Amino acid sequence: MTEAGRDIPALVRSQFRSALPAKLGIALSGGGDSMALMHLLHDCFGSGEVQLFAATVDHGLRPGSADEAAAAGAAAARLGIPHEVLHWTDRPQDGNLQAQARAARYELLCGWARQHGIPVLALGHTADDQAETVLMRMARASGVTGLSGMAARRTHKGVTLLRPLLDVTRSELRRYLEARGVDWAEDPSNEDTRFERVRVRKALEHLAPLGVTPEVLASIARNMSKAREALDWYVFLAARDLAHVQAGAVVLCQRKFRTLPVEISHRLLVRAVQWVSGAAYPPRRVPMEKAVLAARSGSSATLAGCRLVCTAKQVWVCREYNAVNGVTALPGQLWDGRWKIFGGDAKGCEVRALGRQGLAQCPDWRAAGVPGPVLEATPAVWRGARLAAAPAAGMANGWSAETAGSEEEFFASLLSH
Ligand SMILES: Nc1ncnc2c1ncn2[C@@H]1O[C@H](COP(=O)(O)OP(=O)(O)OP(=O)(O)O)[C@@H](O)[C@H]1O
Repeated sequence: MTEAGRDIPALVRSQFRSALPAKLGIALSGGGDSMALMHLLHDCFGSGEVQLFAATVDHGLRPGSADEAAAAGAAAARLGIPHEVLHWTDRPQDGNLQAQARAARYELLCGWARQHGIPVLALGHTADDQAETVLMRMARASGVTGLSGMAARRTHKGVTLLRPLLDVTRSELRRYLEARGVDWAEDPSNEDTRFERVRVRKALEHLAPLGVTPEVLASIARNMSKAREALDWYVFLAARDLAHVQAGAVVLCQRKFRTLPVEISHRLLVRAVQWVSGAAYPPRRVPMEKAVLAARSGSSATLAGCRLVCTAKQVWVCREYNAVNGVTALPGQLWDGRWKIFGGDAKGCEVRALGRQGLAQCPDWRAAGVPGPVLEATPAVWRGARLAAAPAAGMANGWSAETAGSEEEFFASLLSH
């Protein structure tokens, strides 16, 4: 990229909306990007307008990682920024270590931010990272959402993750650090071609002469991000028109659903499935496409821990009984991550899915107007093997069942991804 001489601190400052957070966290790996991020934020807010805090995750995967984390801490101390090292202690024995380390890093950093009342956490992803992400997603034939790259701002478990450097290139940041005489550590894995991202970075050098530059790829991400915002808006309008939430399920009017543009119906169904299952990531594209076809044609399907139950006029997106069979909680606790069942005599009781056998013991279940398979995956109160209550299926016996998220929250979630 060629934006030599830009005022980088001003560019970073412009990423913050007028309401500045009182406290701002910095995810400081010790590498050049996040080191530059820390200095830039110090330039912008060091006068005390915003209190800065930094944290480094020591994954303990490399000899010397503790020293690197300590060096990052020393760099923060030189700017007067409080710093903490977070340790990854529950390392698994197998699986994709990189992916697990990444997930653990976000958990640790967000946990640290919440613990210190820090609402916003800044990450050092650059325009080059964005370009690499777009290229990797092109290789996976991603749609509009994937090609819109990393979001400049998103919420993760109550913390806003902010990427103020997404429009700034790595070389601009290196120049900025060099001009200030600041040192940084090079991560040796940046040269390790076993990693897809490193191979993509090298491939980009060959694509640049063809005009497929990081700048172009980052601008594709920006364009796609606008398209995605527009699509989300129409999904929201469609949902308002044809969906409601009942018995913990998202209920769609089948006649209206099948006349939606395929992309809108696809997106709406993805969000409904995520809402019902609580999954952080959307289901895979191919099973999802099959499910959309099923819902549009009025046939039933299962996917990603959910079931699509089609009635004469509606498509119910509900939990799949097999996904919650075996999930238990005490009354008053969260069941399946979203249901709360309370109100009755809790002594000796346990919350489990109603199931087919439980449903057979609820004489009035049809009065609720909810299909049987939907009710089977709702919570019920059991005293041993005996059914004590099934509020969603018309057998309340003094108990109530509520989902943590309301219908309004479902609609709001359609705009907040
Ligand atoms: N060990 C760490 N401790 C604290 N922050 C880190 C650490 N590693 C990475 N980060 C933060 O994440 C940013 C991006 O780094 P990197 O690309 O290595 O992480 P990533 O999370 O794997 O990225 P992606 O989200 O693209 O997979 C860094 O600039 C830094 O802000």
